[in-house]
Amino acid sequence: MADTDLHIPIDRTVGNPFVENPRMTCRDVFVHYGDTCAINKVSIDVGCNEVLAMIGPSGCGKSTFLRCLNRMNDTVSGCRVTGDIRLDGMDVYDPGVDVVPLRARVGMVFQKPNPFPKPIYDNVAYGPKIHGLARNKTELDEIVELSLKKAGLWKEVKDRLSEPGTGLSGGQQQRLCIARAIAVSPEVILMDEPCSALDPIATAKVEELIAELRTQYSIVIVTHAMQQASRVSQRTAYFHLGNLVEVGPTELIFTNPKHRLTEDYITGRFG
Ligand SMILES: Nc1ncnc2c1ncn2[C@@H]1O[C@H](COP(=O)(O)OP(=O)(O)OP(=O)(O)O)[C@@H](O)[C@H]1O
Repeated sequence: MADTDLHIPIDRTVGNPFVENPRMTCRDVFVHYGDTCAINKVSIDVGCNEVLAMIGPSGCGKSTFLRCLNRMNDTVSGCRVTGDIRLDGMDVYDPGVDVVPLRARVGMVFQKPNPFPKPIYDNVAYGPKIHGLARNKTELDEIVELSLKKAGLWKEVKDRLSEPGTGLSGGQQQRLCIARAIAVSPEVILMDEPCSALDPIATAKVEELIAELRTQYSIVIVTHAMQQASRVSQRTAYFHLGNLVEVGPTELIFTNPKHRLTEDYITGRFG
């Protein structure tokens, strides 16, 4: 870490935050809660078929930034987002954009598994139904089966599809939530600490799943577990006090960070 620079300002991103052929582009994004600035002029791309990990100390703005990507912050009172965020070139914040299909294209998996208190089948079928993705019951059945297969859950639940999703184990519930996100054919899946409520075995399964899902989707994952970031992601972005301090290939961020703040965080000096 000899070339770590102590003098780089915190609000200038170290590393190249942009990629060729991005799925999403974010430019000069600010987020305020009332008068408080939670995200300070962040620019970054989300590539196709990549897992982008967002790390940083508690309160640095990771979740806030993640929620900008599918306008989940719209529902937070006092939250104001400015800047330019695009999905395949479409301005996500254009007043003409309907957030319901947007949130299907940019799906979200939360920290705590949150299946609907309904049968496993209905949990997965609900989205395709409301988005009109199946013309009949056979097509709906196919989507449900395929989504559960992609989420690595089919074998465990195929004989109990009519049982409540809430009756599954925590890890199974999280994979059910991933199946629910997949069922509406997303392009991007946002994951906000998806394993923090899971035991190590369930965590390993979800991490394996993330690696498989990358072949078809772009994934942005917020995690406090740095080993998880290094296991699952190709690029890592380090946030500090609302600033995107450093971004780069995951291996480099963890072995040769350029910014002192990144180095302090990954070596456990704070955070
Ligand atoms: N609904 C809200 N109203 C006001 N301030 C908020 C709200 N949500 C977040 N904040 C503030 O915005 C800043 C960023 O919070 P955020 O939850 O995005 O950080 P984080 O990096 O995801 O934290 P953690 O790792 O603890 O989840 C913090 O100062 C937080 O207090």
